[in-house]
Amino acid sequence: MTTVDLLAPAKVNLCLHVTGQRSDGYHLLDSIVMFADLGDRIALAPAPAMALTVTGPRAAGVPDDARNLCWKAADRYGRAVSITLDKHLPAAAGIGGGSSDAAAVLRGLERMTGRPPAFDPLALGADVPVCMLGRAARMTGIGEGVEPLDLPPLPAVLVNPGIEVPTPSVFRALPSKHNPPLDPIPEGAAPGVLIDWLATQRNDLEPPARAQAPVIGAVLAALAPARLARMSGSGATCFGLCDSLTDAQALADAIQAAHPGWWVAAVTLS
Ligand SMILES: C[C@@](CO)(OP(=O)(O)O)[C@H](O)COP(=O)(O)OP(=O)(O)OC[C@H]1O[C@@H](n2ccc(N)nc2=O)[C@H](O)[C@@H]1O
Ligand SMILES: Nc1ncnc2c1ncn2[C@@H]1O[C@H](COP(=O)(O)OP(=O)(O)O)[C@@H](O)[C@H]1O
Repeated sequence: MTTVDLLAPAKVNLCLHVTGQRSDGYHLLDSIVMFADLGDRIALAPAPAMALTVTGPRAAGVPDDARNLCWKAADRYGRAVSITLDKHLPAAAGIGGGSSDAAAVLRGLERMTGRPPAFDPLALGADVPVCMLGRAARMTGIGEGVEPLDLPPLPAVLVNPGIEVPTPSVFRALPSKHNPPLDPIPEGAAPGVLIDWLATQRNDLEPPARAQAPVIGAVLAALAPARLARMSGSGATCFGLCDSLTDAQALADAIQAAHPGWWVAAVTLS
C-alpha cells in the first residue's frame, strides 16, 4: 500500500426537487449535482490501527473520532488507515462536506489496494454515491440513482453565512413531499441556456431552510448580481452562477468585503 492524497470537492445541488417519501421516512429526490474545484484535502497512509487528524481552517467542531464520516468509510471498507483531513468546507452546510470526505476515503482506499468497496456507499449517507462519481450528475431515489450528465463548466460564487442547518429538520418542515420532477434537462447546451433552464427549476428545501435560517435570504440578496442565485442542498450555503471566473471572483471579493464573517469562494463547477 502507498500513501494517497485526494481532493474531496464541495458538492452543489443546482436544483433539487422532492418528489415523494419512502415508508422509512427518506425523501425521493430529483437533483442536478455538480462539483467545485475547491474542497477538503484528504491524505491516507498505511497504519496498524485507525487514526484521524483533522486540520485546516474549518476543523473546529468536526469530530476526529469514529463519528467522522471519513472514519466510518474506512471502518466499513475494512482497512485500518491513518487519515489526515484538512478541512476547508463549512460543515452542515448543504455542500456535502462529510459525504464528499467519505467518498474520497473510499476512492483513496481503492487506489491503495486495487479493491473497490464491497458494500453500498449509500449506507454511509444519501450523498455518498454521487460524491463517488465526483462529476456533473442527476441524482434520483434517495441518492442511489446517479446518472452522469453532459453539462458545461460553470463559474460560480459559493457563500455560507456561518449558520449550521441540520438536514433532517429541513426535510421535516417541507410543506409538500410530492412535487413534480425536473423538466427534461438540456444536456450539451451552452452555459446561458442551462442557466435559463435552471431558473425554471426549484430547490424545494429552500423555503423550509429559509424559515429556520432567515439569513439565507440575505445571502441570496448578496448574490443577486449573479446570473442565477440559489441555495444548495438543505442549506445554508448558496451559489451564484456567473458568466466568467473573473466575474465570479469580483462578486466574491465584494461579498467578502461586505460580510467579513461569511465563508465566500469563487469556483468552477463541473
Ligand atoms: C439534502 C442533500 C441533497 O444532496 O444534501 P445536504 O444538504 O445534506 O448537503 C442530501 O440528500 C443529504 O444527504 P446526506 O447528508 O448524505 O444524508 P444522510 O446522512 O443519508 O441523511 C441525513 C438525514 O436527511 C434526511 N434525508 C436525507 C436524504 C434523503 N433523500 N431523504 C431524507 O429525508 C433524513 O432525515 C436523514 O436522516
Ligand atoms: N468529515 C466530516 N466533515 C464535516 N462534518 C462531519 C464529518 N464527519 C461527520 N460530520 C458531522 O456531520 C454533520 C453534517 O456535516 P456535513 O456532511 O458537512 O453536512 P451536509 O450534509 O449539510 O453537507 C456535521 O455536523 C458533523 O458533526
